Amino acid sequence: MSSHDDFDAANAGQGLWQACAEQLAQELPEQQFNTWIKPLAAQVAPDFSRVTLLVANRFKLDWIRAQYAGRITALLQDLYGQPVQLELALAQRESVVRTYIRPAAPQALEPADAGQVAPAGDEGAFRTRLNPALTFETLVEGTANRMARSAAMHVAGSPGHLYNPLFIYGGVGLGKTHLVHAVGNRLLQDRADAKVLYIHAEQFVSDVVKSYQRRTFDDFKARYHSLDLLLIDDVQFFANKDRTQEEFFNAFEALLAKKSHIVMTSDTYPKGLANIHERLVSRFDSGLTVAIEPPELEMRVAILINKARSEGSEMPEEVAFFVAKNVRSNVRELEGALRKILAYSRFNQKEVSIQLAREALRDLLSIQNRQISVENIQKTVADYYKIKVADMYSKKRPASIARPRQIAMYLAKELTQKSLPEIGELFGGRDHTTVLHAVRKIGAERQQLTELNQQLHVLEQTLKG
Ligand SMILES: Nc1ncnc2c1ncn2[C@@H]1O[C@H](COP(=O)(O)OP(=O)(O)OP(=O)(O)O)[C@@H](O)[C@H]1O
Repeated sequence: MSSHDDFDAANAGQGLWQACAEQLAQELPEQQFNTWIKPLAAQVAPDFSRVTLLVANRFKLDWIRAQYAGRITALLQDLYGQPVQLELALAQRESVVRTYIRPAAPQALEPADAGQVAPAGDEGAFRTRLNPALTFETLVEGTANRMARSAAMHVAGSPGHLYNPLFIYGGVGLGKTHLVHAVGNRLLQDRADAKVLYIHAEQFVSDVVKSYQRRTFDDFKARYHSLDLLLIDDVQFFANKDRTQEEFFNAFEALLAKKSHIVMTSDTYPKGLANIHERLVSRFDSGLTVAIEPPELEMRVAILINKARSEGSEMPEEVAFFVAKNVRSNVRELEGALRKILAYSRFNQKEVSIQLAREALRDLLSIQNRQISVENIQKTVADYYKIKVADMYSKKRPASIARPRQIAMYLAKELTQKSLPEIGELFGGRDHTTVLHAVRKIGAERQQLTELNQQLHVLEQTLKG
């Protein structure tokens, strides 16, 4: 098979996983899909006999194995028409920890049955559940995470004092988990005897369920209440889990009373959390709440260069810029793109260049090329309302022109990644407040006016193709 065939096979393999993920997106609640399935990267054997899913950490791996592996295997087999072996591996230590899924893996276990994270005989290594690779040294700093990072460093340097609890929130794959591990690792570096625990909120839920079933609440309390530093990830998962919330509340109060530190992460700020008791929400917000934003261009470039270096490869700056300009959503996707480029370079024994990156990422780039541009929106809206495209940039203000222009601005905000000032610029250098006004006005009217709503639907469908 030529290298080209290999890559066609690789693309087809990615297609198989993509089809499977799309099906899961239909079946699962959005939050579950986004949390567990969307971040997974897949490696598919050329003959499709085996699919390896790379998972960010040990806990997620166990959870995916318990909850979703059965369904994923069944879907892959349905899609491919022959048995497919599913394998889960840790993304960062892929060669060390692998776990094979039997084709008939059970589905949807209760959290209590999800399995212990720590394998027997490895308690020492798992007691803190910290990943030693996730440190401040490997976390690139930028405007997007500067505040969160410096607050976290402060906590690691003198826990129990300022910023307790520290509440870090932000979207998927922006480095929240990395940051909390960094706090734990730094504290342990300074004080090897500190009692530190990193735990994902789902695992905490599972611990509560277990101790409830086994009536071992005293052990549970002794374990959690004795910590010096509790790092708890994704607390939005406490939603609707009353018993867990109560236990967390108790642990929280006990830890704060003895000046232990608590660092939490979530996908939203405390008041944005749904179905979590008010008394917990107000406590979450009682220390310091900081956001992590999506990384800006220069930060994405720095992350790519650093990650490539840590993999033993050099990524020229121009290539890093090319990739960073095209992969904007989050760091996890950036890492995925980097992995593809490095694999492609190794496989073809070619230096990393823009041309090579373009080839390695062609699927991703072709999706982006299909993305809707503001120019396209202006043309489509102008055609629809029978005005001239030039009126989109003109200063003319009659309602017959101003309204389609506002509609085009609204669609530009809805359907592209452009910021308000960028959109204003593309509409004849208008101010961002003009765009904001249009976006709000059309958005609100859309709720009230059926006819407008229908027109917008037609326009959206036409644009999406
Ligand atoms: N600033 C950064 N510098 C270096 N690596 C980063 C940075 N931010 C994120 N990463 C890396 O990106 C990946 C995703 O980050 P992480 O898992 O911490 O995201 P998260 O915000 O916890 O996402 P989720 O909500 O999906 O759990 C990790 O491999 C992490 O090491």
